[in-house]
Amino acid sequence: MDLFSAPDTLQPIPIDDGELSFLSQLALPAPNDVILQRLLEEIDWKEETIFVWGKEQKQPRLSAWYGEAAYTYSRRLFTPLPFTPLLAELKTIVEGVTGHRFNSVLLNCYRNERDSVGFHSDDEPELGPTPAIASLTFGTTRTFILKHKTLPKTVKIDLTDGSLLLMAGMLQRHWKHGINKETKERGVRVNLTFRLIA
Ligand SMILES: O=C(O)CCC(=O)C(=O)O
Ligand SMILES: [Fe+2]
Repeated sequence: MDLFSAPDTLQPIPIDDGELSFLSQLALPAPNDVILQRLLEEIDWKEETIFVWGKEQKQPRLSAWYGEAAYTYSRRLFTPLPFTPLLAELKTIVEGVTGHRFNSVLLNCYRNERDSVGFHSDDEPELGPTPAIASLTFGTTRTFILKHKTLPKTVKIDLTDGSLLLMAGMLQRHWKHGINKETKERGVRVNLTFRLIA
């Protein structure tokens, strides 16, 4: 893609019952691979456990929370770490491009093809009824799958290195999203979802 055809603003992705927009390469202060390495080294990655049907299980990925407000997830209260300079810089850039304000970020690290995130909606009450969630990806491309909750509709988006996806409006109310495990060998991927928690 040449410099003059690559858009530098989010482009809408047509979808029913919600708002979705995508930018294939966010303008960043350093190359994607440099930011990826810094995130892998600087972030306090944890292999969290969650309760599934009353049984404790390891999440199939590493994760970390940074931000200003505590957050509940899978019925557990998480106290975030304060933003690092890099995360604060990325937040400011993402706020500028999306026009939304954020005060927390959930980071997920998919170590290889066996890591995944189950289908869910980011619909916790503290996010409000129509949350804007900005998803920034570094590293290996994985396919982000959206499934409508009541209609037989599926949307698949390849989240490529340096891309930004904005979910907004009624999307979390009407759709679930997730990332499946794959069989083909995959390298590491880091995803940051910026959120505004009340
Ligand atoms: O890794 C992704 O692209 C999605 C992560 C996600 O859905 C979440 O953190 O809520
Ligand atoms: Fe999510």
